[in-house]
Amino acid sequence: MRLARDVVRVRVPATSANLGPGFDSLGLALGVWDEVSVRAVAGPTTVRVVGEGDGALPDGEEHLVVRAVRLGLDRAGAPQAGLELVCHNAIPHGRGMGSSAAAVVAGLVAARALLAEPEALDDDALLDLATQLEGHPDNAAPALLGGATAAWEDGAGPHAARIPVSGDLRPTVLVPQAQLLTHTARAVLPTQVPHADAAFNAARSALLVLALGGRSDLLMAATEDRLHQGYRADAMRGTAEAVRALRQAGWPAVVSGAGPSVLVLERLDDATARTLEQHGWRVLDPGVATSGAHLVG
Ligand SMILES: Nc1ncnc2c1ncn2[C@@H]1O[C@H](COP(=O)(O)OP(=O)(O)OP(=O)(O)O)[C@@H](O)[C@H]1O
Ligand SMILES: N[C@@H](CCO)C(=O)O
Repeated sequence: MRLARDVVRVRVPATSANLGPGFDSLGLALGVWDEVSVRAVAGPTTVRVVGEGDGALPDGEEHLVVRAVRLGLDRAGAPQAGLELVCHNAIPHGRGMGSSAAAVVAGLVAARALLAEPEALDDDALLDLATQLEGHPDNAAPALLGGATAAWEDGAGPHAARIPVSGDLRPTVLVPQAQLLTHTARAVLPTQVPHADAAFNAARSALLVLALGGRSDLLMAATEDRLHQGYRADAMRGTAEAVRALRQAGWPAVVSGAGPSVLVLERLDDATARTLEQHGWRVLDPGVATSGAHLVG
């Protein structure tokens, strides 16, 4: 396998995982985009970051996008090269908006586009490699496919399917100042949960598929969760309190991914949004990204 192109440019969307009950399975692509250009060069690897992560990320082989490109090239049996990366990042890091999955998926899609035979890395292979780096497929699936997705794993690896989403769905994301890394938020989860709680979430996940497709009357019931949010509340007190207050006021609010952002599966009214901004939240109205990662230029 040889490289056929010197330079490729990829756009990849933010994602919100779990959506309440669908822990490690459900995800939604959001209209906030990172853009990464990758050039194969003879010299050493360099990385320039503009926007989120500027000055805080590795600038060489340890950078997550570089690691993902290398994983993709290795899987395809292609030669490695020096890489010159320019990353224009808009997705906030460590906030539950899928920044790490976006970096991984951008690198894998770039690797595929560099290949003389891109079919060597189909979407299943990309999801498999992304899940190796991420540990779970629920952000990578919507970052790759766009829209809402259900992801699951079996002996053959991870899989994902699109969930139909009503054109009326207008998510709001509330982003706090503080970061919380996913591995910290996963460390507080129990290894076992009560059977009744698993049954509770199974019913809500099924309802959520209906609600996303247009049954907005089901959104409140469909976004209840007993598998992760309660266990994580002490690690993100402000988030837990915002979710509680919004739900009490009738908004279908959940923790976005591993937090600490809040996802509301409706557009907040201006007065509520202003109040939240006064309390330090950045209020985003990103829309649903109906397409996933793609090449530009
Ligand atoms: N665009 C990027 N380029 C390089 N590294 C990144 C990028 N985005 C995220 N990372 C790495 O991933 C870390 C954040 O990943 P983490 O999984 O903790 O949060 P998240 O992906 O933003 O949230 P979540 O998985 O809950 O949606 C950053 O601290 C950084 O090390
Ligand atoms: N399902 C994951 C999403 C964050 O990457 C979690 O909640 O830990």
